[in-house]
Amino acid sequence: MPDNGTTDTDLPPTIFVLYGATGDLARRMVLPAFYQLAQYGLLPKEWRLVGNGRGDVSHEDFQGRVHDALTEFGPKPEDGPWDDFVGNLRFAGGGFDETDPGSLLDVLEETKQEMGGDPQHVHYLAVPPSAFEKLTKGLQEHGLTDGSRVVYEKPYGTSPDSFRELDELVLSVLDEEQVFRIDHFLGKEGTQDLHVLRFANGLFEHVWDREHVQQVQIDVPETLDVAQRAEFYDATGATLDMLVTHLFQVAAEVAMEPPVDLSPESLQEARESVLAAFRPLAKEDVVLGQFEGYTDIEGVPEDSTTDTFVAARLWVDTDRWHGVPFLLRTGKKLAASEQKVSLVLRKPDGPVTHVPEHGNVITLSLSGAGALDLDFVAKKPGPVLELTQTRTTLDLADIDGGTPLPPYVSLIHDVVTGDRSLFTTSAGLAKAWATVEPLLDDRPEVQPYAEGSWGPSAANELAAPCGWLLGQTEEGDEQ
Ligand SMILES: NC(=O)C1=CN([C@@H]2O[C@H](COP(=O)(O)OP(=O)(O)OC[C@H]3O[C@@H](n4cnc5c(N)ncnc54)[C@H](OP(=O)(O)O)[C@@H]3O)[C@@H](O)[C@H]2O)C=CC1
Ligand SMILES: O=C1O[C@H](COP(=O)(O)O)[C@@H](O)[C@H](O)[C@H]1O
Repeated sequence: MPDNGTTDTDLPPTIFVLYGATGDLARRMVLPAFYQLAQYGLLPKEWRLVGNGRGDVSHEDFQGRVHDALTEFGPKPEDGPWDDFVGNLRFAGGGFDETDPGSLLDVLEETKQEMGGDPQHVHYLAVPPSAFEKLTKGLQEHGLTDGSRVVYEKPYGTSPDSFRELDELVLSVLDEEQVFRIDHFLGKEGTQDLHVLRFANGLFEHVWDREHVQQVQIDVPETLDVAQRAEFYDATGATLDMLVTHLFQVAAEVAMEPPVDLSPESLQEARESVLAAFRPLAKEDVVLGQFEGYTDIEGVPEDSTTDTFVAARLWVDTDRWHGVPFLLRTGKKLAASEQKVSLVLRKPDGPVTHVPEHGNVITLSLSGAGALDLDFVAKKPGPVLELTQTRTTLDLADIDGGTPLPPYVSLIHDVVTGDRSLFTTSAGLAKAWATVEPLLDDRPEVQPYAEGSWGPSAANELAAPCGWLLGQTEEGDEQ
């Protein structure tokens, strides 16, 4: 990692255009990620960031807003190269679409003159999915597509049909190599370690199949509310916001066949191929929920049936995983915030008869810098032969010499360097949408659940006989 405040001189001069620069994602994640890239010296030597929005904001106002965003969401301006950083920030207001480019073209021309040469352009669409189409058409109409890279936030489409329409439009305007569809769960350190831990260690690789694994759990409960983004959330819901996006991608990371090597192309190909083996979700394999009080939130219609919880039993029809349930669960206002990927191992046949149900589990936690937990059964030290269930934890942040990067830092750096391994492809997303399509066509009834609970009790039946690892007492009862 270069020293604080230096720059990566090998990267080409780049203009980043951040559409939606005044929004929630930009303030909380994307702008702080740019500052961290500057801190780590991972930005090109010559770069500018042009924020775009529908309002008129001066360059100076935008610079002030970025300062505020960093103060609130860190790293703090004073902890990094703020004086150099701020000089690279511009704003182009008046919106942007095919009929009216606002002031963007003028600001881009001025910026290009300032920088000299022919900088590469990265267009980052940090806007709601409903705005993807008009911005894409705008890029084409105003001649901004040649040689540029375009980053689309998730969800890429809001239904199988709108995915197909968007995909057709995008691929009529851009080559697939220019398109970077972000799923930030793929950029988490923990997720990236899934394939390294597995393929570099016999301890894991040799048990990574149906013969040894009883079930896989990908469990992402959140205590988070949605009141701050009610309009967006009510139009999206847990199935689109989290299941067809983050949880499916993580499931594909777990389920994939060994790639030829760990090159970006091979990893992407392996992950996306296995999505084709996801069996379309059957109604009886899904539980939808809505927390009590959701429809009282301002901006949510009182008859809304949006799901704030989804649990699904997914089947992966490959030789490796045939018959092993992948249990996926996520929801808002639940009892805890966790991001766990667990492989529950089958009990070994042999002389030890009372191995507990969850005695042998490999778990990767995706939160923060990530952590690996191994649950196993050992002899309780002492004079008698007494078995005990125990856990050892490795925090990935503690690995010597490591510098864990937040997902947006890692993924924006990959866009600049052109590394596509952690981005989704058009073909892969088509398979993800095909898996969820029957559920969207014929939804199970949305069941109420209490705030601070683990969701509707019907979700427990999906995980039987073993049960969910999270939210269980020692005796195996739900808390
Ligand atoms: N917020 C989060 O935690 C996460 C969000 N995402 C994704 O990021 C994207 C943006 O989310 P978020 O920032 O929360 O959303 P916001 O609702 O905050 O929208 C972002 C900005 O987009 C602009 N915008 C809104 N509607 C339109 C429109 N119809 N046409 C053009 N511009 C518009 C607005 O800027 P202005 O008024 O200045 O034009 C707004 O500030 C979404 O696709 C979301 O799924 C992904 C991961 C996490
Ligand atoms: O994309 C999203 O992710 C967040 C959870 O991600 P994290 O990295 O912040 O833990 C989720 O809360 C949000 O609803 C969703 O849009």
